[in-house]
Amino acid sequence: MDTAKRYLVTGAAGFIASQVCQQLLDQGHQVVGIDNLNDYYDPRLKRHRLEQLGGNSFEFQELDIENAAQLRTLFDQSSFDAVLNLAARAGVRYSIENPVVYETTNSLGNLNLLQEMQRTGCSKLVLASTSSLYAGQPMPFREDLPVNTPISPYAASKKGAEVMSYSFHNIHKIDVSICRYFTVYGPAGRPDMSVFRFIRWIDEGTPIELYGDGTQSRDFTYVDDIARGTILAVKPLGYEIINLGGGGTPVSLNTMIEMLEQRLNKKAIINRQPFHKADLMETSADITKARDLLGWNPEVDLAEGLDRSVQWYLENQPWSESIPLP
Ligand SMILES: Cc1cn([C@H]2C[C@H](O)[C@@H](COP(=O)(O)OP(=O)(O)O[C@H]3O[C@H](C)C(=O)[C@H](O)[C@H]3O)O2)c(=O)[nH]c1=O
Repeated sequence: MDTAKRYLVTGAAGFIASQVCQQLLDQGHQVVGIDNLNDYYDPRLKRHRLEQLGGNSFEFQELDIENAAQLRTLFDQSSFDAVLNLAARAGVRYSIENPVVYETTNSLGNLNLLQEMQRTGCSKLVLASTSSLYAGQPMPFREDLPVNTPISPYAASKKGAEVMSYSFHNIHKIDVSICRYFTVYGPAGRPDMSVFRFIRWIDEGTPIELYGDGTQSRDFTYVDDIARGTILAVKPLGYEIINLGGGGTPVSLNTMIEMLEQRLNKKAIINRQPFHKADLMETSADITKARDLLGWNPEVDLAEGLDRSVQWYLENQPWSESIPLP
């Protein structure tokens, strides 16, 4: 084990960040986790994730990265070896209905953290970003593609956070790793995302709301792999943008639905909806840079990852079927 460090993980009750906390704790580190526990989706799911993170090395505080005064107090109380900023408004389609909270959480919240890091001399930031930025670019997506035309307020707000982080790197020498995630899924996943919802709908016999004809595809990435890559990105790198994605052949929604049907031993009913204009038709990650800089490769393929996701859903019934779908 490396020497034990003290890390700040934001959005700690979230799907990815809670797994990042778990892996840091497993490695023997101290973790301060913060989250505003907002009700975009059922806070019981957030508390369920937090309950898995016991032990003396984990401290949770209900704090909002949008609140600069709260952050100031936190940074005055503790010093951190690195900040992993995974607190986010992350729903692609909801960002059209409420773009302001995307800007205030994703861009301004990240700026608040950068300012506290600069003030207190914390020099390492890992920022969670998104493959949604690659809309319209040729596949497989490489980090050096121009991503100046984000098609959703969500993607635009993450681009804002990326470039402000660059400014702080340039002026204040903060070392920044930007991880661009590709559609992440797994146990206790986000109930606004396709995998969680499709498991639920197939199991219940409720029609799946399918945007488009299901031929759109994703480079689905399992949550444990994403968390491992995020932690590897804590190393000093200067300023680097790194894709964390499946890196294999993207899988269509139709295929993903068939795989879930097999696991649940039930047939899906499809309720077709128009393709959403903030959606990408395909995503595929070039992960050469993650391999070269981090020694990272995804380890859990979609078959195994969906097994585990379905198993979590079934093991947590009847509670898991009572979680409202936003
Ligand atoms: C929730 C839902 C989705 N879909 C379709 C829409 C997309 O074409 C596809 C995947 O949607 P999902 O929300 O699972 O994932 P992405 O749109 O790729 O976005 C996700 O991955 C990126 C990288 C992030 O950064 C976002 O935070 C994250 O939400 O399924 C449906 O057809 N029905 C549904 O109910």
